Amino acid sequence: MPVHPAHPIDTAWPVDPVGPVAPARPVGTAVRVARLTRVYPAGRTPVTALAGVDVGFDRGTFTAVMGPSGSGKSTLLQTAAGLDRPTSGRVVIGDTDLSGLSETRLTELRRTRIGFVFQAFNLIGALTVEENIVLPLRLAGVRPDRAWLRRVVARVGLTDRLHHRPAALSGGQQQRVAIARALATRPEVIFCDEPTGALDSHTAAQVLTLLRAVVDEHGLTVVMVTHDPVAASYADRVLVLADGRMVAELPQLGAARIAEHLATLDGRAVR
Ligand SMILES: Nc1ncnc2c1ncn2[C@@H]1O[C@H](COP(=O)(O)OP(=O)(O)OP(=O)(O)O)[C@@H](O)[C@H]1O
Repeated sequence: MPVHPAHPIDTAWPVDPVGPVAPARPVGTAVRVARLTRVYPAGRTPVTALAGVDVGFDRGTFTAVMGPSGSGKSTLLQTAAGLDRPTSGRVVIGDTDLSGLSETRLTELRRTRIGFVFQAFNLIGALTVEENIVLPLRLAGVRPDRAWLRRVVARVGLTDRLHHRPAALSGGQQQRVAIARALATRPEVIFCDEPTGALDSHTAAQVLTLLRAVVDEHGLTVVMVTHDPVAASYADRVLVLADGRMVAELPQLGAARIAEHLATLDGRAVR
């Protein structure tokens, strides 16, 4: 592994302007899944969590994935992100078909081309904020792009917190560290599983505004699983799953309209 400087996010250097760098939406598809099926062999009755999902996520877009509890949202995210292998069907990230990859190549791809943000932040308590942010780069043995990292840290508002440990930060700040970590490699797509599930509504709004800005200003692609219609209203479109199938695709709507649509879903309660 190459030797990296001790402080790849050298804030003694002038911070680059944080303004838009990708004003035009990038073209192409960041992720495509085709006939995606995942069956869990649970005892005598296998559970079909995904039953042939076809969907694409264009570059520079923000998609929310919603649906009743148990409808397959997390399974879709896990398989699309290469954390879990589908039973059948394909996942293509950029132009890489994941089904042909060995476990080692898949791990490499996850570290360099995919960002993850989870409800529980998943930061490493023994590492500083800066060390957490650059961890994916270190694991992948990739040289940090200092200018990009400085911009990311400034964008998430953590420049003066780099040497703190996560325990010294608020929940919202910890989630912003997780977002910075997800952005560190300039991934092709950022998958978020309930990123605001552990936050109060004010802090959640800040995190969602940040995710929106990541898409609008940097042309990145975000796919977010959420139960919250308010969170989903920050997205460009809302995909709705039920029983492992895609049952609706809604354009950008206000939270109330999203909640109305979900309530009409076969009378199912959406948690
Ligand atoms: N490891 C597993 N083994 C067996 N069944 C599983 C496993 N993981 C998920 N399932 C089942 O697959 C189905 C889809 O689960 P999944 O977690 O994807 O749903 P979800 O929409 O994310 O649910 P929630 O909103 O409650 O988080 C559910 O019936 C669930 O019980």
